[in-house]
Amino acid sequence: MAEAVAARAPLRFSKMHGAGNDFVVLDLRGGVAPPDAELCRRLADRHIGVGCDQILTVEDPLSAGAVASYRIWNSDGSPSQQCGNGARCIAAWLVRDGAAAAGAGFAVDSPTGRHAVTPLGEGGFRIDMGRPEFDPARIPLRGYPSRQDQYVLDVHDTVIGFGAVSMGNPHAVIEVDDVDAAPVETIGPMLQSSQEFPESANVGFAQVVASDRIRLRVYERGVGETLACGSGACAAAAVLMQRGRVGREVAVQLPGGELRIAWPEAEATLSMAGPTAFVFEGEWNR
Ligand SMILES: N[C@@H](CCC[C@H](N)C(=O)O)C(=O)O
Repeated sequence: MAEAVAARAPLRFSKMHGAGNDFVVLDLRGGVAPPDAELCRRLADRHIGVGCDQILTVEDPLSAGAVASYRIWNSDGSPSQQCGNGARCIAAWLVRDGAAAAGAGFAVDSPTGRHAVTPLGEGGFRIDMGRPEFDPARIPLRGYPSRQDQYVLDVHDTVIGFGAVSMGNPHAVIEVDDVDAAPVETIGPMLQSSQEFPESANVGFAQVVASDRIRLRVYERGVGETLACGSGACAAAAVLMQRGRVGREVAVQLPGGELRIAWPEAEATLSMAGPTAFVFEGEWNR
């Protein structure tokens, strides 16, 4: 009986967004069990739940000196290893909570590793997103023994050219002339379901506007098109920087806002800076 009552206790959450990519944030520090896939789907449902692209869980640190760790679940209940906009929102949540100081740098752990965080003021944060991984086996992308700037796949008689990189999670990046006219809703799911991406992929459509500016739309794994994808912005910038199509610092304009990506050189780590916002606090009657 006590268990049934506890199972129905309202779930407290913070609703946040980063450049329009929206999140339900749950505090699971102290060893609280994470939501299962079904609970994630119900929470993320925009009609009968709270509504979000991803559920983020704040958990105890995984490495010495980190303030906390976080995990990520997509709205379809699948787990991910990275979320750039989510990392900034977790940082903002930890500062508001008092676990991290607003005026100093700190570190958080993700499933991918440890990330240095720099508060920028007014809700902005810079996150060290690590080194982009281009080795196909580690993306993972099947059928290619070595890395290429451009891969070409024939998926159901549609020929698709794309770059590929892991930011902890898998990304394909397709360069387009006009991002507004990009076939996001057709090519996105097509590439995601191709057997070459055994863990699926986030599919970005990137338009180079200038050597320091990209426009980007992303069809995310486990969600569909979102207003912004932070790791997708990092992936697009990394692929286009590697090709020499843009310089080493770029603004990435997404439908929901702008992120700034810097990757000084191939051996360095890549950083992403952008906004965060608290939307509301709630209790969900599950
Ligand atoms: N929106 C995120 C990425 C979330 C995870 C992604 N859908 C995946 O499955 O890898 C971001 O800001 O990076």
